[in-house]
Amino acid sequence: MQQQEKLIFDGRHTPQNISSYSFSFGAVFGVCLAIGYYSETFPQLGIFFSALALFHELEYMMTALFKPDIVSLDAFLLNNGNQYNIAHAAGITEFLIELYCFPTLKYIRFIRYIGFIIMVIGQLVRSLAMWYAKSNFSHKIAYHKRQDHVLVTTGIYAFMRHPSYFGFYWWAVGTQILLCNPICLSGFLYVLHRFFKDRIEEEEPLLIEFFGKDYIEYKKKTPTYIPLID
Ligand SMILES: C[S@@+](CC[C@H](N)C(=O)[O-])C[C@H]1O[C@@H](n2cnc3c(N)ncnc32)[C@H](O)[C@@H]1O
Repeated sequence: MQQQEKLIFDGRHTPQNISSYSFSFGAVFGVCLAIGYYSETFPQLGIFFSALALFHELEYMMTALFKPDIVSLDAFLLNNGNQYNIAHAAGITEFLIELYCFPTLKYIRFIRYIGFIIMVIGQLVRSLAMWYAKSNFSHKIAYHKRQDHVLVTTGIYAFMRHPSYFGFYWWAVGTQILLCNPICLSGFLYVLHRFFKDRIEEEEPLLIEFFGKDYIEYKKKTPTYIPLID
């Protein structure tokens, strides 16, 4: 009985649960996309919400695919902390205020397209990273080497270090360009840079501890392509 309760509270997921959670997120994605498609004047908000739903959906799906034994609701990455929620709330607020005060700012088609393309590239790279890293990927930094943890240097990891951070960074920057939000774009650039710089500085010494010379050699050959992080 205790064991069963533990499993429930751990949030371990059955295939049925996985498909129903994914279906619900898929439905949110579809509805947002439809709103974006049919709202001719300002489709950005619909596209933004579908991108948000798709992003979190894929985080969960990839974890369910490669780590079915530990997948839980946390894998949706919805519990990213206050900074993340405040950042997106600020983005939506800025969009709505400027839509009311300076609607022409939101009409700049060229900027919207650039934002959309950056966002799609970010999402693609993030998902490719999770795909190639498979069970070596974890949402939280690993402080101890698991026996089955191997250094991934193939696929998207052959071209860049930390592709999942690259993807997250550019996806988030892309959302603010898509929404034509100059204030939040500056804020996102600053906060994302600090966040990923600190994260990489914490992660890399551990990777050197786990994989020694192999990681040092790998690091020499692969840039991050995140601005101001070599
Ligand atoms: C959130 S994942 C991020 C992975 C990587 N930093 C990226 O952006 O694609 C964090 C975990 O991935 C592991 N990791 C990072 N790079 C790795 C690599 N090239 N091969 C294997 N594991 C890696 C770290 O040990 C850490 O626990």
